[in-house]
Amino acid sequence: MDTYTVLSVIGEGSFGRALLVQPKDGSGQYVIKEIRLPKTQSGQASSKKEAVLLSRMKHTNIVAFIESFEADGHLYIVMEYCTGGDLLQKIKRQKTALFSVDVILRWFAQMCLGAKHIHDKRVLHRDLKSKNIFLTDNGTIKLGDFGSACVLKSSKAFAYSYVGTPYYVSPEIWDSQPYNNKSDVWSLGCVLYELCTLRHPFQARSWKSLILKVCRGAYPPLPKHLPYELHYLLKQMFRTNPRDRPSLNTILTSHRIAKLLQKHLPPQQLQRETPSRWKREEGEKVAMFLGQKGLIETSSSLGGSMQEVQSLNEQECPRKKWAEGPPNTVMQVLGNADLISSTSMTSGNSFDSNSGDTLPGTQGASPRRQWDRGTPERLLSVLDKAYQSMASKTYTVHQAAVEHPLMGPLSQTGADGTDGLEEDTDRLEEDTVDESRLEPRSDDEDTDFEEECPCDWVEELRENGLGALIPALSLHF
Ligand SMILES: Nc1ncnc2c1ncn2[C@@H]1O[C@H](COP(=O)(O)OP(=O)(O)OP(=O)(O)O)[C@@H](O)[C@H]1O
Repeated sequence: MDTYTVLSVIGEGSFGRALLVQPKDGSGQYVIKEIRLPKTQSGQASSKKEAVLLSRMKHTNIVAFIESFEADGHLYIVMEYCTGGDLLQKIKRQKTALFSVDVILRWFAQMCLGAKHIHDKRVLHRDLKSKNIFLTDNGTIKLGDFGSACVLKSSKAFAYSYVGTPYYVSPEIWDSQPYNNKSDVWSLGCVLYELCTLRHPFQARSWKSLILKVCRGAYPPLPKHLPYELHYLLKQMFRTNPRDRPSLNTILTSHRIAKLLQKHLPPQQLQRETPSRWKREEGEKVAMFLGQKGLIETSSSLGGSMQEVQSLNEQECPRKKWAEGPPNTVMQVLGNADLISSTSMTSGNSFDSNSGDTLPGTQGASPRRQWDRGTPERLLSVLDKAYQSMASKTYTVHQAAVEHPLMGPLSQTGADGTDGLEEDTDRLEEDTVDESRLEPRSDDEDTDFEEECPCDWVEELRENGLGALIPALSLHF
């Protein structure tokens, strides 16, 4: 830190602080993320992951990594300073004045390029949201905050251990299905919707209602003046089955929106990028930092083709198949509104998932029911406990949490009917532009990838207790 002068503290996250700095021997300004290093080795590796992954990303639309170092029990990540601030600030500053179509397309095209670069590197960002997308002075979009990102062993790996920002979390995550590249696509869809409407696509006053809306993919329609291609794209990005969502590559190259997006890209960014693969040195570097030798064994040291790697992984861990239609677990379980409202959500009483009993204090509890599968009930129970913690800590949820735990920075105020799924779907029906034209087409050439590592993140949160849950949630809100 001796080589930098701290100019100001620009923000504080759950990890530590973000500082605006200037090198003592030079000019320019940078942001330093100061992260308290946990005591355990695994905790340290996990903190360092952000620096390692950011350092691997070299793209115009990703915040540039400068260097990282450790001092006094902290990890310091020095990165490019995005003078234009984040997109959430921009959106909020608009108040009610919508962005022009040109601006929306220009920013969104760059987001897709940045995110595609991440996916090409076999990395999932896992926390794409307007607060983590920055702008430079000259209007260039930069994706940042790799604190939740994860690196994949192969193109067919699964990611289970994810807790994202509720507004941006895809149906499969609520359904405890693996995180995959299409989950990032969903989150980018949420950002695109925010650019188009200055609102979150899915907002609600209760977890139950939010999750239901997400799992049904039910969002209020876009303003009619927006081009048909944007309506169509969003509809596809919000397909509840991730396989039906287009990949970023498809969006940029062969989707109906592709031409419009390309028109809005700077000429030098129009060149088609060749997908990058793991290089052995890169794999070794990441593995060294993370202490995970296996990472390079399946990725580069085999020296085999991607097909070989894939088939290897399929033998070790058969690839999960998505069911047709919307995520069934959450739909089944949340369909039972009484149970949820009388246990975890509305009454403030909690439900003991081990015994299946409603805990003392329950008023007018409905008869005990069995869950088909445990996870959503456990999730709701965990989230229920998280309410109070969020009220004092979490950025988006916190401030309004006392009255409306799920009011975010872009939530409408007053009686907005955010809890009424029916209202939204009605609006959707009456207002949507030519529904039949928005039906998905087949994207045979499209790609999916997920991460293996079958750990149960709800269980992880539960086992770690509320102490671990609070930072985990705070980190991402
Ligand atoms: N490279 C950057 N350029 C400009 N501003 C940045 C940059 N990185 C972060 N910021 C700003 O610094 C503040 C802290 O950001 P950071 O992502 O580190 O934490 P956070 O998102 O607020 O918290 P958390 O990571 O816990 O969700 C935010 O206001 C963010 O907009």
